[in-house]
Amino acid sequence: MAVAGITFENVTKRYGAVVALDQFNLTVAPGEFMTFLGPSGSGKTTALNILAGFAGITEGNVRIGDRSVVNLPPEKRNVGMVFQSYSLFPHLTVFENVAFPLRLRGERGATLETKVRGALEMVHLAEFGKRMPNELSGGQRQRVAFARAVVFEPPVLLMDEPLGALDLKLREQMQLEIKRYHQQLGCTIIFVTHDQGEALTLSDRVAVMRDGKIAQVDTAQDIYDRPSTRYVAEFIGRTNLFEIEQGQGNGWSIAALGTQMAALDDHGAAGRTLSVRPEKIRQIGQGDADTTISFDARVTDVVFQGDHVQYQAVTSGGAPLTFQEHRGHGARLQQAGDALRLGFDVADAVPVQNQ
Ligand SMILES: Nc1ncnc2c1ncn2[C@@H]1O[C@H](COP(=O)(O)OP(=O)(O)OP(=O)(O)O)[C@@H](O)[C@H]1O
Repeated sequence: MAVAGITFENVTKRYGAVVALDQFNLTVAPGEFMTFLGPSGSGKTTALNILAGFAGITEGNVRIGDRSVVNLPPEKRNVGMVFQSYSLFPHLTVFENVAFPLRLRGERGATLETKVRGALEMVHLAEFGKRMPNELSGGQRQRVAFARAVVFEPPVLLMDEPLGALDLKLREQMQLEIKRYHQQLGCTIIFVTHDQGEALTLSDRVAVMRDGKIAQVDTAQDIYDRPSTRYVAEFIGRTNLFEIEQGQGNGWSIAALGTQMAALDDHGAAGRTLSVRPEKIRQIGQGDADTTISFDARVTDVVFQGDHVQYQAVTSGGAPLTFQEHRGHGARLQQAGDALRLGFDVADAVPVQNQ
């Protein structure tokens, strides 16, 4: 199998007056696991449909490998697909469903049988070959769909919310299967999900989408730790956003915290906001000198979440904020009404553009 990369070049897709993709640009490296994450209507499915050949484009170009695919019918693109809407053939057995793409490609006999069995074993359905789709649970059907998508070892695999209908345990199991499959075969995967945890777990890179464009594309860790805009910071995980203003000299002030901070080393243009993740805010004790920014706050709500506790608080400047504490041995929970001195390291405050 020749692994192929994918390129979207200035792709615009209009449905009448609706612009589903707007000058969309993205390069996915051969063998990369790329996830599209974004709110409903941001264009994720449209981008996948265009790659699969189910939707045409209005402008631009799309390549798989070095070949433009804009005029290529779906069956000639050699991509595997697991779409929520792309269901099993109800009149074919599980075995024949999985065999289908191989038969299309002219395979038969012992080779076909071995490949189908291998794919069914991978999804733990080796014993289910003779069943009909309506004799399977939703999760089992989804696993058959996955086996069918990968049985011909496509160089590109497209998955649109493939695990959306599964319960948590099965979902996690399938995530591991998909990851293992990707490591074994090294195909290029584009994966669409609404589940941030899933995106951060599976992907090499995540493309955060907004209104038919990419707001940021980066490794999962950079998307979380270094969001470039307010939008991305708020979309991925929880965060606290503080407006910053140029203070006296080189300093900056954060009105919400009633505090000044020294120069923001590499960043710091006016009109920016700071993003501070809840787990980066902690209680400050006497002589906790390494923390540059500290402020007074009062706890308003306590949300117990097992291994950690999430607190809502309000600063003396009146700004709401969220912080999180891991529960150490015997650590006492804060109570609503407690007055605390909180703070964070400047290095954990990420300047984001105000958009
Ligand atoms: N066949 C169509 N005809 C008209 N408009 C469409 C069509 N398909 C998608 N759209 C519109 O294009 C935009 C992008 O839709 P798309 O399905 O790509 O979003 P999405 O990010 O996949 O959303 P979701 O997370 O809800 O699946 C939306 O405004 C949608 O209403």
